[in-house]
Amino acid sequence: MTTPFRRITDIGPVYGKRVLVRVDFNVPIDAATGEITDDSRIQGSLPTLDALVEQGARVIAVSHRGRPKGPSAKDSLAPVVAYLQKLRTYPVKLTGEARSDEAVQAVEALQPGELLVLENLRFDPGETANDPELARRLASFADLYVNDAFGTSHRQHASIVGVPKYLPAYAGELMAEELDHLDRVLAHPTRPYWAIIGGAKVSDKVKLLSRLLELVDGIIIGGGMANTFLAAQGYSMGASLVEEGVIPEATRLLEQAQAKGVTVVLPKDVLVAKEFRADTPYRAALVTDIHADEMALDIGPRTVETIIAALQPAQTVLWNGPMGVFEFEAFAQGTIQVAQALAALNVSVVVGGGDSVAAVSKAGVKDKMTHISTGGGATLRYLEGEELPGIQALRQPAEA
Ligand SMILES: Nc1ncnc2c1ncn2[C@@H]1O[C@H](COP(=O)(O)OP(=O)(O)O)[C@@H](O)[C@H]1O
Ligand SMILES: O=C(OP(=O)(O)O)[C@H](O)COP(=O)(O)O
Ligand SMILES: [Mg+2]
Repeated sequence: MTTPFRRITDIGPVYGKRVLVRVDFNVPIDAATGEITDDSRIQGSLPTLDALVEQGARVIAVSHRGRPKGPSAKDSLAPVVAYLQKLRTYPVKLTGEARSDEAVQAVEALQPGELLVLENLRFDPGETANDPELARRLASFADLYVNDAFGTSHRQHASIVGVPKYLPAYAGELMAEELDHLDRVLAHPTRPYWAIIGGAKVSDKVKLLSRLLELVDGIIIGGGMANTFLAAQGYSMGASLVEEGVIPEATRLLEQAQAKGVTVVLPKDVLVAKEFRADTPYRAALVTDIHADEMALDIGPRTVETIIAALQPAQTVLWNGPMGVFEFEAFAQGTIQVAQALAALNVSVVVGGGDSVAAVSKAGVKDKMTHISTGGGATLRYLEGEELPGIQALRQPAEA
C-alpha cells in the first residue's frame, strides 16, 4: 500500500530549521524506584530524533506522560530527558510547558544539533481538549512538524491533530515503520488468528473490540478488561476494577462473538487481594467465589492453562494489555506465563502497548516476538480499518 502522507524522507534540508517532533515518551516508570522499566518508546523515537539532530536541525520534542490532572512532579518528563542524555552525546535539555515563558526563551536559544524537550503536554488541559490556542503556540515554535508518536495517534489532541493545521507535516520513521509492520503481519493474517486483550483502559478499548471480533477466530480477555466482561456475565467482582458504564457494551460484544462463532476465553479463576499493593496477601479464587472486599489482580493458574491450550492452534496472535498487575511480582505470573507460551509457539505474534511491551520484556521473551509495537490503543484503532486521526492530519495542507 502506498502511503498518501509525507514521510520524513521527503523533508529536504533541515539545517538550522526548527522541527517540532511529537513523540510518545509515555514510558512505564517504577513508582518505588523512579526507574524507567521499559525504554522501547524512547529507543523507537531515536531514528527520527538522531536523523534531525545530525542534520543540524534545532529539534523540539513534545510528549505526554500519564494522565495528569494539571502539573505534577510524578508525571514530569525529567526522568526521560535524563535517560535520553545518557544515551546520546548531543545536548538534550528540558524546559517548561509550551505556554510558559521559559519554553519560549529555550526555543529561542536552541542551537542547530540540539534537542529540547518541552514538559509534559498534558500538564496543560488544552492538549486533550485539542485547544487551537495551544496548537498555535506549539506551531509557533517551529518551521516543520513531524509526528512520530504512533502510540498516541488515535487521540484527537492538540499536538497530534491541531499542530499539523499550521505547519508542513511529516510522519516520522517510527510511525512509518509501525504502519508497515502492522500491514505486513495483520492485513492478511495466517489463520487461526487470535487476539489477547487485557490491561486497564477498559472503556477506551471496549469500543475498539467490535471490529476486532469481525477479524479474529478467537479472543482471550484477561487482566482488568476481563472483570467488566465477567460482571456482564453476572459474576460478583467484589472490589475489582469494573467499569459499570460499559457493561451493556460488554454484553453486546459477547453476543456478537457468539453469533459470529468467535471463541471467547474469559478467566475461570483469578488471584484476589484486599489491597492494591505489592506485598498484599492474596489467594486464588474461582470467579464464582470473589468476596465483596477482594479485587482480582491477576488471572489464576487454571485460566493460564486454558489460555495456553486455546492458543496452541493459533498461527497469528495480536496481544494488547497485560493479564494482571504485572508490576507487582505477586500478580505477574499470568502475564509472564502467557508471554512465554507465545514465545514457544513460533508463530506470528504482534505485541502492542506501552505496558504490554514492558511485560513481555520482563518475561524475557521480547526478542521472540514478530513485532513489538509502541501502540496499544493505537494498534487496536488502526485495525478498525479507518485512518488514525494523527495520520489523517498529516494529509491536510497547512493553513499558515
Ligand atoms: N486485574 C487488573 N486490575 C487492575 N489493573 C490491571 C489489571 N490487570 C492489568 N492491569 C493494569 O493494566 C495496565 C496496562 O493497561 P493498558 O495501558 O491498557 O495496556 P497497554 O499499555 O499494554 O496498552 C498495567 O499497568 C496493569 O497493572
Ligand atoms: O500509553 C499509551 O497507550 P497504551 O496504554 O494503549 O499503550 C499512549 O501513550 C496513549 O496514552 P493515553 O491512552 O493516555 O492517551
Ligand atoms: Mg498503557
